[in-house]
Amino acid sequence: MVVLSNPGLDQISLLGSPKVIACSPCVPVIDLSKPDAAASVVEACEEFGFLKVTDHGIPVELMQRLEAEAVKFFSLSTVEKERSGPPDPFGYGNRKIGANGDVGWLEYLLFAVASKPLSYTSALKEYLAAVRTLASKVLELMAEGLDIEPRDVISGLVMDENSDGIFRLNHYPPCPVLRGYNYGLTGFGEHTDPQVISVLRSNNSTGLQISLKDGSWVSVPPDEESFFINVGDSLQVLTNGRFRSVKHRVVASGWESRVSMIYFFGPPLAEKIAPLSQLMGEGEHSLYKEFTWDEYKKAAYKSRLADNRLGLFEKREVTDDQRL
Ligand SMILES: C=C1C[C@]23C[C@@]1(O)CC[C@H]2[C@@]12CC[C@H](O)[C@@](C)(C(=O)O1)[C@H]2[C@@H]3C(=O)O
Ligand SMILES: O=C(O)CCC(=O)C(=O)O
Ligand SMILES: [Fe+2]
Repeated sequence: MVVLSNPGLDQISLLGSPKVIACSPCVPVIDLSKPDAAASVVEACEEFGFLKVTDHGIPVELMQRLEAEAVKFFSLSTVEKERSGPPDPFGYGNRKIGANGDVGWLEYLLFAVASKPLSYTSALKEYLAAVRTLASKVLELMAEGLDIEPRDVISGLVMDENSDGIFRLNHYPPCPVLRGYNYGLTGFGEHTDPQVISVLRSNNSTGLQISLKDGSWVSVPPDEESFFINVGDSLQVLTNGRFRSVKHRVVASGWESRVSMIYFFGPPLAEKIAPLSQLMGEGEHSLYKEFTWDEYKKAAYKSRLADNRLGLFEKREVTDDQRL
């Protein structure tokens, strides 16, 4: 078993579990082979900012091969894992998330997806390529469901060779001290993802929770054969607030070892993030100030995990008394 270098739980918040609803029909499930998939994807992005996709065509054996490599990596000694370098911003990290004081009950490996992945294992190369194809398909379904052309208007932003993709392997170890208590330990604190979309796959352990529009938290039942898609802050802006960047977190139960792998799809650094003109109604104004992905990313990396990062870029409504 992996022992985290500083196993003290003092700084990691414990969460009482009773308020969380296990609500599997709450999470929209979209079968990508169904003719109504485009409309269902849009509905899910508007209501939840989150969806599970099935019938995606990626073999479960590929996911399991990569998962086995992740498990092998995380079972190395701390000294060996630390050879992958500290996560500033890419490398191996343990308990500390980001550079601004956030902590969680996890260890992880984070890296920028290289356009020429020379040192990747075959499982990693195949997995990243397969998930890119899946993301492209989901983003094109969004455009179809929104009835906008060209169909690659969103996918094109993140499939460019200069796009800013990040891949992350997370391991939430069991926590024996917690067993028998009705508490969950914060694995990854609540946050939204800054990118366009994130494509997540985990082993069959619980822990992921999403926040609904009314502020309540629901547990997402694990499914190792499916993928989960998060709408990120950038997609909320591209749709001028029509899609919802989903607030999510991971609460570790203490019993299971959770392994997740997430591909975050960001645009090229110089790309302007602004509502798509095809989506703007007559007289409709952007809810956000103009910014590039580079500007947003820099601001995001200065923020704490739970901060409302998009708030900094929202246009403040000018009331009548404030007008000159
Ligand atoms: C606390 C932080 C960790 C994070 C950078 C940040 O300052 C705020 C956003 C965080 C997040 C969430 C989604 C991804 O896991 C991530 C890699 C990203 O792009 O933004 C993480 C950042 C991180 O862990 O470094
Ligand atoms: O590990 C998970 O299941 C989710 C982690 C997450 O939200 C993230 O890395 O941004
Ligand atoms: Fe996330």
